[in-house]
Amino acid sequence: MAEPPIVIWEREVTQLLCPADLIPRLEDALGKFSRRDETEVLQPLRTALPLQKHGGFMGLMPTYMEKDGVLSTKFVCFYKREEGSTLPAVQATVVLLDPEFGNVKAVMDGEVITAMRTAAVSAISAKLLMPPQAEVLAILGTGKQAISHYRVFTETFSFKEVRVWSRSKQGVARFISSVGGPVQGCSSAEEAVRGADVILTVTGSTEPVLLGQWVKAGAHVAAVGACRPDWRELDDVLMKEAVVYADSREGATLESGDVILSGAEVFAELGEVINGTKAAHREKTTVFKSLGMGVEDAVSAQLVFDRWKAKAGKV
Ligand SMILES: NC(=O)C1=CN([C@@H]2O[C@H](COP(=O)(O)OP(=O)(O)OC[C@H]3O[C@@H](n4cnc5c(N)ncnc54)[C@H](O)[C@@H]3O)[C@@H](O)[C@H]2O)C=CC1
Ligand SMILES: O=C(O)C1=NCCCC1
Repeated sequence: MAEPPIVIWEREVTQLLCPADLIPRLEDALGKFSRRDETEVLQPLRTALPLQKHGGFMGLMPTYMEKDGVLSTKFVCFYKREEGSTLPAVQATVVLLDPEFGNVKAVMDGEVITAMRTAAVSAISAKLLMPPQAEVLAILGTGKQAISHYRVFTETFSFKEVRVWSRSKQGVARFISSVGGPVQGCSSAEEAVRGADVILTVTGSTEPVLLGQWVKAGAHVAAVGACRPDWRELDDVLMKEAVVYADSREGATLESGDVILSGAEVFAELGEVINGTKAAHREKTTVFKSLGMGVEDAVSAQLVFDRWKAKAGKV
Protein backbone atom coordinates (compact mmCIF):
# COMPACT_ATOMS: atom_id res chain seq x y z
CA MET A 1 0.00 0.00 0.00
CA ALA A 2 1.39 3.41 -0.98
CA GLU A 3 1.87 6.21 1.56
CA PRO A 4 -1.11 8.60 1.66
CA PRO A 5 -0.55 11.80 -0.38
CA ILE A 6 0.87 14.85 1.28
CA VAL A 7 -1.21 18.01 1.10
CA ILE A 8 0.61 21.29 0.39
CA TRP A 9 -1.67 24.29 0.62
CA GLU A 10 -1.63 27.96 -0.31
CA ARG A 11 0.66 29.44 2.36
CA GLU A 12 3.31 26.74 1.94
CA VAL A 13 3.16 26.84 -1.88
CA THR A 14 3.66 30.62 -1.68
CA GLN A 15 6.73 30.14 0.52
CA LEU A 16 8.22 27.45 -1.72
CA LEU A 17 7.82 29.12 -5.15
CA CYS A 18 9.76 32.16 -6.32
CA PRO A 19 9.91 33.67 -9.83
CA ALA A 20 13.71 33.49 -10.11
CA ASP A 21 13.66 29.68 -9.66
CA LEU A 22 10.52 29.13 -11.71
CA ILE A 23 11.54 31.04 -14.85
CA PRO A 24 14.49 28.81 -15.94
CA ARG A 25 12.43 25.65 -15.29
CA LEU A 26 9.55 27.02 -17.37
CA GLU A 27 11.91 28.04 -20.20
CA ASP A 28 13.23 24.49 -20.24
CA ALA A 29 9.65 23.07 -20.21
CA LEU A 30 8.46 25.35 -23.04
CA GLY A 31 11.46 24.30 -25.15
CA LYS A 32 10.77 20.62 -24.47
CA PHE A 33 7.07 21.03 -25.31
CA SER A 34 7.86 22.62 -28.67
CA ARG A 35 10.19 19.78 -29.68
CA ARG A 36 7.08 17.49 -29.71
CA ASP A 37 9.13 14.57 -28.43
CA GLU A 38 6.57 12.52 -26.50
CA THR A 39 9.22 11.07 -24.19
CA GLU A 40 9.91 14.62 -23.03
CA VAL A 41 6.37 16.02 -22.80
CA LEU A 42 3.06 14.30 -23.38
CA GLN A 43 0.34 16.91 -22.99
CA PRO A 44 -3.03 16.69 -24.75
CA LEU A 45 -5.18 19.77 -25.27
CA ARG A 46 -7.03 20.46 -22.04
CA THR A 47 -10.56 19.12 -21.68
CA ALA A 48 -12.93 21.99 -20.87
CA LEU A 49 -16.19 20.74 -19.42
CA PRO A 50 -18.91 23.45 -19.47
CA LEU A 51 -20.56 24.23 -16.12
CA GLN A 52 -23.51 25.80 -17.92
CA LYS A 53 -25.59 26.57 -14.84
CA HIS A 54 -22.72 28.52 -13.23
CA GLY A 55 -21.23 30.26 -16.28
CA GLY A 56 -17.94 28.39 -16.05
CA PHE A 57 -15.75 25.51 -17.19
CA MET A 58 -13.76 22.78 -15.52
CA GLY A 59 -10.43 22.31 -17.28
CA LEU A 60 -8.54 19.05 -16.88
CA MET A 61 -4.83 19.42 -17.69
CA PRO A 62 -2.85 16.14 -17.54
CA THR A 63 0.87 16.02 -18.38
CA TYR A 64 3.52 13.31 -18.43
CA MET A 65 7.24 14.06 -18.64
CA GLU A 66 8.67 10.56 -19.05
CA LYS A 67 12.35 11.48 -19.04
CA ASP A 68 11.93 13.66 -15.95
CA GLY A 69 9.62 11.18 -14.20
CA VAL A 70 6.89 13.79 -13.65
CA LEU A 71 3.19 12.92 -13.90
CA SER A 72 0.54 15.45 -12.92
CA THR A 73 -2.85 16.87 -13.63
CA LYS A 74 -4.51 20.13 -12.73
CA PHE A 75 -8.23 20.60 -12.19
CA VAL A 76 -9.07 24.22 -12.85
CA CYS A 77 -12.52 25.76 -12.72
CA PHE A 78 -12.84 29.18 -14.33
CA TYR A 79 -15.85 31.45 -14.58
CA LYS A 80 -17.09 34.58 -16.27
CA ARG A 81 -17.82 36.82 -13.26
CA GLU A 82 -20.03 39.90 -13.33
CA GLU A 83 -18.72 43.25 -12.08
CA GLY A 84 -19.00 43.40 -8.28
CA SER A 85 -18.97 39.62 -7.82
CA THR A 86 -16.87 38.56 -4.85
CA LEU A 87 -16.55 34.95 -6.07
CA PRO A 88 -13.14 33.82 -7.39
CA ALA A 89 -12.77 33.62 -11.20
CA VAL A 90 -10.30 30.71 -11.05
CA GLN A 91 -9.89 27.84 -8.55
CA ALA A 92 -7.40 25.07 -9.09
CA THR A 93 -5.82 21.96 -7.57
CA VAL A 94 -2.69 20.18 -8.82
CA VAL A 95 -2.20 16.46 -8.24
CA LEU A 96 1.28 14.94 -8.55
CA LEU A 97 1.48 11.16 -9.13
CA ASP A 98 4.14 8.48 -9.20
CA PRO A 99 4.28 7.45 -12.89
CA GLU A 100 5.53 3.93 -12.07
CA PHE A 101 2.86 2.93 -9.56
CA GLY A 102 0.09 5.42 -10.26
CA ASN A 103 -0.39 6.55 -6.67
CA VAL A 104 -0.97 10.19 -5.80
CA LYS A 105 2.14 11.63 -4.09
CA ALA A 106 0.86 15.14 -3.42
CA VAL A 107 -2.24 17.28 -3.66
CA MET A 108 -1.46 20.98 -3.92
CA ASP A 109 -3.26 24.26 -3.98
CA GLY A 110 -3.26 25.22 -7.65
CA GLU A 111 -4.19 28.87 -7.35
CA VAL A 112 -0.77 30.12 -6.34
CA ILE A 113 0.84 27.80 -8.92
CA THR A 114 -1.52 29.12 -11.63
CA ALA A 115 -0.91 32.74 -10.67
CA MET A 116 2.88 32.40 -10.47
CA ARG A 117 3.54 30.18 -13.47
CA THR A 118 1.28 32.24 -15.75
CA ALA A 119 3.06 35.45 -14.77
CA ALA A 120 6.46 33.77 -15.13
CA VAL A 121 5.60 32.60 -18.67
CA SER A 122 4.44 36.14 -19.58
CA ALA A 123 7.80 37.39 -18.24
CA ILE A 124 9.57 34.87 -20.49
CA SER A 125 7.60 36.23 -23.46
CA ALA A 126 8.69 39.76 -22.52
CA LYS A 127 12.34 38.69 -22.11
CA LEU A 128 12.25 37.32 -25.64
CA LEU A 129 9.99 39.82 -27.42
CA MET A 130 9.83 43.24 -25.74
CA PRO A 131 11.69 46.13 -27.35
CA PRO A 132 15.21 46.80 -26.03
CA GLN A 133 15.26 49.45 -23.28
CA ALA A 134 11.57 48.98 -22.48
CA GLU A 135 10.62 51.61 -19.87
CA VAL A 136 6.84 51.61 -19.47
CA LEU A 137 4.70 48.65 -18.37
CA ALA A 138 0.88 48.82 -18.55
CA ILE A 139 -1.43 46.32 -16.84
CA LEU A 140 -5.12 46.03 -17.80
CA GLY A 141 -7.01 44.22 -15.04
CA THR A 142 -6.49 44.27 -11.27
CA GLY A 143 -7.32 40.71 -10.13
CA LYS A 144 -5.16 37.77 -9.05
CA GLN A 145 -3.23 37.52 -12.30
CA ALA A 146 -2.63 41.27 -12.34
CA ILE A 147 -1.08 41.05 -8.87
CA SER A 148 1.14 38.05 -9.69
CA HIS A 149 2.20 39.70 -12.97
CA TYR A 150 3.09 42.93 -11.12
CA ARG A 151 5.25 40.97 -8.69
CA VAL A 152 7.02 38.84 -11.31
CA PHE A 153 7.56 41.74 -13.76
CA THR A 154 8.88 44.16 -11.14
CA GLU A 155 11.20 41.48 -9.72
CA THR A 156 12.47 40.46 -13.16
CA PHE A 157 12.76 43.80 -15.02
CA SER A 158 13.44 47.45 -14.19
CA PHE A 159 10.59 49.47 -15.68
CA LYS A 160 10.71 53.23 -15.04
CA GLU A 161 6.93 53.44 -14.91
CA VAL A 162 4.14 50.94 -14.20
CA ARG A 163 0.52 51.86 -14.98
CA VAL A 164 -2.67 49.99 -14.15
CA TRP A 165 -6.27 50.23 -15.30
CA SER A 166 -9.40 48.36 -14.28
CA ARG A 167 -13.06 48.69 -15.18
CA SER A 168 -13.74 49.91 -11.62
CA LYS A 169 -12.01 52.65 -9.59
CA GLN A 170 -12.23 50.42 -6.51
CA GLY A 171 -10.33 47.70 -8.38
CA VAL A 172 -7.49 50.12 -9.12
CA ALA A 173 -7.42 51.37 -5.50
CA ARG A 174 -7.36 47.78 -4.12
CA PHE A 175 -4.58 46.83 -6.52
CA ILE A 176 -2.43 49.83 -5.57
CA SER A 177 -2.76 49.13 -1.86
CA SER A 178 -2.16 45.38 -2.20
CA VAL A 179 1.01 45.56 -4.36
CA GLY A 180 2.56 48.23 -2.14
CA GLY A 181 5.04 49.30 -4.86
CA PRO A 182 5.27 52.12 -7.38
CA VAL A 183 2.29 52.11 -9.77
CA GLN A 184 0.14 54.76 -11.37
CA GLY A 185 -3.64 54.22 -11.58
CA CYS A 186 -5.27 55.24 -14.89
CA SER A 187 -8.87 56.14 -15.62
CA SER A 188 -9.04 54.49 -19.05
CA ALA A 189 -7.40 51.57 -20.82
CA GLU A 190 -6.26 53.95 -23.55
CA GLU A 191 -4.55 56.25 -21.03
CA ALA A 192 -2.77 53.24 -19.49
CA VAL A 193 -1.42 51.79 -22.73
CA ARG A 194 -0.57 54.86 -24.86
CA GLY A 195 3.23 54.89 -25.23
CA ALA A 196 3.71 51.70 -23.18
CA ASP A 197 6.47 49.29 -24.26
CA VAL A 198 4.93 46.23 -22.60
CA ILE A 199 1.19 45.71 -22.10
CA LEU A 200 -0.36 42.91 -20.05
CA THR A 201 -4.04 42.07 -20.52
CA VAL A 202 -5.14 40.06 -17.48
CA THR A 203 -8.89 40.59 -17.48
CA GLY A 204 -11.99 38.43 -17.37
CA SER A 205 -13.38 40.32 -20.35
CA THR A 206 -15.08 38.54 -23.25
CA GLU A 207 -14.88 41.64 -25.51
CA PRO A 208 -11.74 43.52 -26.64
CA VAL A 209 -10.31 45.78 -23.93
CA LEU A 210 -7.15 46.64 -25.91
CA LEU A 211 -7.38 48.30 -29.33
CA GLY A 212 -4.57 48.20 -31.86
CA GLN A 213 -4.88 51.92 -32.57
CA TRP A 214 -3.65 52.70 -29.03
CA VAL A 215 -0.61 50.41 -29.16
CA LYS A 216 2.83 51.90 -29.87
CA ALA A 217 4.60 50.29 -32.85
CA GLY A 218 7.13 47.76 -31.57
CA ALA A 219 5.39 47.19 -28.21
CA HIS A 220 4.98 43.73 -26.73
CA VAL A 221 1.56 42.54 -25.52
CA ALA A 222 1.11 39.48 -23.28
CA ALA A 223 -2.58 38.53 -23.48
CA VAL A 224 -3.52 36.23 -20.60
CA GLY A 225 -7.34 36.31 -20.39
CA ALA A 226 -9.95 35.30 -23.04
CA CYS A 227 -9.20 31.59 -23.01
CA ARG A 228 -12.35 30.44 -24.81
CA PRO A 229 -12.99 30.40 -28.59
CA ASP A 230 -15.65 33.16 -28.34
CA TRP A 231 -13.91 35.39 -25.77
CA ARG A 232 -11.74 38.37 -26.73
CA GLU A 233 -9.34 40.83 -25.08
CA LEU A 234 -7.65 42.20 -28.21
CA ASP A 235 -9.22 43.68 -31.34
CA ASP A 236 -8.71 42.59 -34.95
CA VAL A 237 -6.48 45.56 -35.75
CA LEU A 238 -3.91 44.51 -33.14
CA MET A 239 -4.15 40.80 -33.97
CA LYS A 240 -3.59 41.47 -37.66
CA GLU A 241 -0.77 44.02 -37.24
CA ALA A 242 1.23 42.09 -34.68
CA VAL A 243 3.48 39.06 -34.99
CA VAL A 244 1.59 36.51 -32.89
CA TYR A 245 3.29 34.02 -30.56
CA ALA A 246 1.59 31.43 -28.33
CA ASP A 247 2.48 28.89 -25.66
CA SER A 248 0.86 26.13 -27.75
CA ARG A 249 -0.10 26.54 -31.41
CA GLU A 250 -2.80 23.88 -31.01
CA GLY A 251 -4.19 25.55 -27.89
CA ALA A 252 -4.25 28.98 -29.54
CA THR A 253 -5.96 27.81 -32.69
CA LEU A 254 -8.62 25.83 -30.81
CA GLU A 255 -9.19 27.88 -27.62
CA SER A 256 -8.34 31.52 -28.28
CA GLY A 257 -11.12 33.83 -29.53
CA ASP A 258 -8.48 36.48 -30.26
CA VAL A 259 -6.75 34.10 -32.69
CA ILE A 260 -9.80 32.29 -34.10
CA LEU A 261 -12.15 35.26 -34.60
CA SER A 262 -9.49 37.62 -36.01
CA GLY A 263 -8.15 34.97 -38.39
CA ALA A 264 -4.59 35.89 -37.30
CA GLU A 265 -1.81 33.34 -37.81
CA VAL A 266 0.30 32.08 -34.95
CA PHE A 267 3.87 32.74 -36.10
CA ALA A 268 5.62 30.69 -33.41
CA GLU A 269 5.45 29.08 -30.00
CA LEU A 270 7.62 30.59 -27.26
CA GLY A 271 9.37 27.21 -27.06
CA GLU A 272 10.38 27.49 -30.72
CA VAL A 273 12.02 30.85 -30.01
CA ILE A 274 13.76 29.33 -26.97
CA ASN A 275 14.95 26.40 -29.13
CA GLY A 276 16.24 28.81 -31.80
CA THR A 277 13.99 27.41 -34.53
CA LYS A 278 11.87 30.58 -34.89
CA ALA A 279 12.83 34.25 -34.72
CA ALA A 280 12.06 36.72 -31.92
CA HIS A 281 10.78 39.79 -33.77
CA ARG A 282 11.57 42.35 -31.08
CA GLU A 283 11.63 45.13 -33.67
CA LYS A 284 7.94 44.55 -34.50
CA THR A 285 4.72 44.78 -32.50
CA THR A 286 4.30 41.37 -30.90
CA VAL A 287 1.47 39.57 -29.13
CA PHE A 288 2.03 36.57 -26.88
CA LYS A 289 -1.30 34.72 -26.56
CA SER A 290 -1.16 32.76 -23.32
CA LEU A 291 -3.65 29.92 -22.79
CA GLY A 292 -1.79 28.08 -20.02
CA MET A 293 -0.37 24.56 -20.31
CA GLY A 294 -0.28 21.46 -18.11
CA VAL A 295 3.50 21.22 -18.49
CA GLU A 296 3.84 24.58 -16.75
CA ASP A 297 1.87 23.24 -13.79
CA ALA A 298 3.83 19.96 -13.83
CA VAL A 299 7.27 21.60 -13.45
CA SER A 300 5.95 24.09 -10.89
CA ALA A 301 4.37 21.32 -8.80
CA GLN A 302 7.54 19.21 -9.00
CA LEU A 303 9.55 22.20 -7.76
CA VAL A 304 7.15 22.72 -4.85
CA PHE A 305 7.29 18.99 -4.01
CA ASP A 306 11.11 18.83 -4.12
CA ARG A 307 11.38 21.93 -1.91
CA TRP A 308 8.77 20.56 0.50
CA LYS A 309 10.67 17.25 0.82
CA ALA A 310 13.99 19.04 1.36
CA LYS A 311 12.40 21.21 4.08
CA ALA A 312 10.82 18.19 5.76
CA GLY A 313 14.16 16.34 5.67
CA LYS A 314 12.77 13.61 3.35
CA VAL A 315 15.74 13.64 0.90
N1 LIG B 1 -3.45 32.12 -19.70
C1 LIG B 1 -3.44 31.47 -18.56
O1 LIG B 1 -2.63 30.59 -18.32
C2 LIG B 1 -4.44 31.83 -17.51
C3 LIG B 1 -5.45 32.71 -17.78
N2 LIG B 1 -6.33 33.09 -16.82
C4 LIG B 1 -7.34 34.07 -17.20
O2 LIG B 1 -6.84 35.35 -16.82
C5 LIG B 1 -7.93 36.23 -16.56
C6 LIG B 1 -7.73 36.89 -15.19
O3 LIG B 1 -7.79 35.90 -14.18
P1 LIG B 1 -7.78 36.33 -12.62
O4 LIG B 1 -6.85 37.45 -12.41
O5 LIG B 1 -7.61 35.08 -11.85
O6 LIG B 1 -9.28 36.84 -12.46
P2 LIG B 1 -9.82 37.93 -11.42
O7 LIG B 1 -11.28 37.77 -11.37
O8 LIG B 1 -9.05 37.88 -10.16
O9 LIG B 1 -9.50 39.32 -12.15
C7 LIG B 1 -10.14 39.67 -13.35
C8 LIG B 1 -9.93 41.14 -13.65
O10 LIG B 1 -10.52 41.42 -14.92
C9 LIG B 1 -11.44 42.51 -14.77
N3 LIG B 1 -12.55 42.34 -15.72
C10 LIG B 1 -13.50 41.38 -15.73
N4 LIG B 1 -14.36 41.57 -16.73
C11 LIG B 1 -13.94 42.67 -17.39
C12 LIG B 1 -14.41 43.40 -18.51
N5 LIG B 1 -15.51 43.02 -19.15
N6 LIG B 1 -13.71 44.47 -18.91
C13 LIG B 1 -12.61 44.87 -18.25
N7 LIG B 1 -12.11 44.24 -17.17
C14 LIG B 1 -12.78 43.16 -16.76
C15 LIG B 1 -11.92 42.45 -13.31
O11 LIG B 1 -12.43 43.69 -12.91
C16 LIG B 1 -10.59 42.08 -12.64
O12 LIG B 1 -9.79 43.22 -12.48
C17 LIG B 1 -9.19 35.38 -16.66
O13 LIG B 1 -9.71 35.54 -17.96
C18 LIG B 1 -8.67 33.96 -16.50
O14 LIG B 1 -9.51 33.01 -17.11
C19 LIG B 1 -6.22 32.66 -15.53
C20 LIG B 1 -5.26 31.75 -15.22
C21 LIG B 1 -4.30 31.25 -16.17
O1 LIG C 1 -3.99 27.37 -17.67
C1 LIG C 1 -4.81 27.64 -16.78
O2 LIG C 1 -4.66 27.30 -15.62
C2 LIG C 1 -6.01 28.41 -17.16
N1 LIG C 1 -6.11 28.81 -18.35
C3 LIG C 1 -7.19 29.54 -18.88
C4 LIG C 1 -8.32 29.75 -17.98
C5 LIG C 1 -8.08 29.63 -16.57
C6 LIG C 1 -7.00 28.71 -16.15
